[in-house]
Amino acid sequence: MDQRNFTMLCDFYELTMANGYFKKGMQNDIAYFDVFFRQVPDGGGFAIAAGLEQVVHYIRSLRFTEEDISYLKGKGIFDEAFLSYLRGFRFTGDIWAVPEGTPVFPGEPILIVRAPAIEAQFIETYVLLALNHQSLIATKANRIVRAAEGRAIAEFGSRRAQGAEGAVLGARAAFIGGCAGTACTMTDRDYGVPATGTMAHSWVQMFDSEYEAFKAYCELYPHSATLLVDTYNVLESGVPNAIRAFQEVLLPQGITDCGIRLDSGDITYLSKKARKMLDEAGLPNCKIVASNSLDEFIIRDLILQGAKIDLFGVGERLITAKSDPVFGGVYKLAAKEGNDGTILPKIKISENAGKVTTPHFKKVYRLSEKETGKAIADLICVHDEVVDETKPLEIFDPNFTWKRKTLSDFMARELLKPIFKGGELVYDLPDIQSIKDYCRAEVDALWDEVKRFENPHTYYVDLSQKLWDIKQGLLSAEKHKA
Ligand SMILES: Nc1ncnc2c1ncn2[C@@H]1O[C@H](COP(=O)(O)OP(=O)(O)OP(=O)(O)O)[C@@H](O)[C@H]1O
Ligand SMILES: O=P(O)(O)OC[C@H]1O[C@H](OP(=O)(O)OP(=O)(O)O)[C@H](O)[C@@H]1O
Ligand SMILES: O=C(O)c1cccnc1
Repeated sequence: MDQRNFTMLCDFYELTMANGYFKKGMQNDIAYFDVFFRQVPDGGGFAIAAGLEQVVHYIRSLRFTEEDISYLKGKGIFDEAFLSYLRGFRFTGDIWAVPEGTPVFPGEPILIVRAPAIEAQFIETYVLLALNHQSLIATKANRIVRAAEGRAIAEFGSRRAQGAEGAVLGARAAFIGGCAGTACTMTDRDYGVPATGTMAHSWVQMFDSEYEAFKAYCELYPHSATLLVDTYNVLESGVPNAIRAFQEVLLPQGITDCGIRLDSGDITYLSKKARKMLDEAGLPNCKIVASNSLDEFIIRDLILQGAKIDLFGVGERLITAKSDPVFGGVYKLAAKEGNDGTILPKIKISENAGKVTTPHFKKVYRLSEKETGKAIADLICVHDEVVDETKPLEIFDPNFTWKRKTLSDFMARELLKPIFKGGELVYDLPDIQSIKDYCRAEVDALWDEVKRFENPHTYYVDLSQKLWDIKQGLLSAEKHKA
């Protein structure tokens, strides 16, 4: 388990507010915060939630060291009693979250915190950064994987990632989103994502000839030799030398599984020619790998062109989510508890209708068709509401309330799982392969219309009547106050 302490990775305002709540005697007031996002990157129809495991590690290792406290003291603005309080600071609250790998939609809570005000507010930055980063990469990876229509994607991006965490955890997220493996060795060692790879041009250049480089590699790694064939000339020398090395070293040992990698030029043209040469040389099992600034659009295009590629290596555009590199998850107060324990819903009004929050302590149901298992809509309810699958359920569009639909023969599943209860971890973190398998099954349960890249169908995220009424009530109360 990752034991690193990221307590000081907070925004300074979390400390000034904490000090303020402490001085005002509000530190034990119970607050509810929601994490949700407003837009799917790349105009996609859904996102993939990831990063919860890192949130769990963060929460469990939250503590201020003496060095942290003397640093804060040096700022000259924090109360002595507050600094002493920080010495014993731990997370004592509750957290619910959607499991990693869940397809999620704008506007719905993907993580909920209920905790004393200082604790609940303090964790904002790290919780958001962990979920935003990995959800961004898992979502991008899932697009690339879907574009490849069953062909494997290897994540190759560490060298162009934004920092070490960007590389290591980005590769973890890419696996959740559907990549088959990663070039990042640390992600294999620490998170169990299988490390895989081919070779660099420098290996070929280090030998007196391309053939010698290939032969040496086949001798060293007869069961996993993928030779990079574009250092000099793909069709004139790279592929012929690879064929010779395979025939001389591998075939006599009865090994037919091998590969070549194309890393430049017209991938369609070169892969078709190379495929023909390999087949004619008795190497039908030789896989062709392609790399070079690939993304979901180029991969889709290559497949449409009939490129003969078995596996794509994808680096910079995946690990940086280059086409739309922000996952805008936010952390908003949704309620607080009165002294008698009653939950007081809170709303944030904005000129921008999209920025008005949905108040209260909530739960989210995913509603699916009984017959097909396909997801129909998500329903956000007040925490004490229970959806009864045995009775017809009317759902409606929260913006255009006359658009209504009655569901029968549906299944309702709660998306948010308890993660922490009274500061204790109550969730068994799944292994990475289970998360990936779950993600795949959940994406399969979405209609193709939601999954297309261009103008995807907007999946319904509805409010229960009770929650809608509470939201409208608060909206009009705020209007009257103003
Ligand atoms: N048939 C194809 N259809 C669409 N895009 C392709 C095709 N073949 C290659 N590409 C993409 O075109 C882009 C440019 O590739 P190309 O190898 O011509 O240039 P390059 O990246 O400058 O080459 P090098 O890596 O040798 O410097 C890459 O993103 C590559 O993946
Ligand atoms: O293009 P990406 O999707 O990031 O895939 C990874 C790239 O990393 C390597 O390139 P290298 O660092 O050797 O530089 P190169 O671009 O000159 O090949 C590899 O040969 C790929 O081209
Ligand atoms: O293994 C490879 O082929 C590889 C790894 C990282 C980046 N580019 C290629």
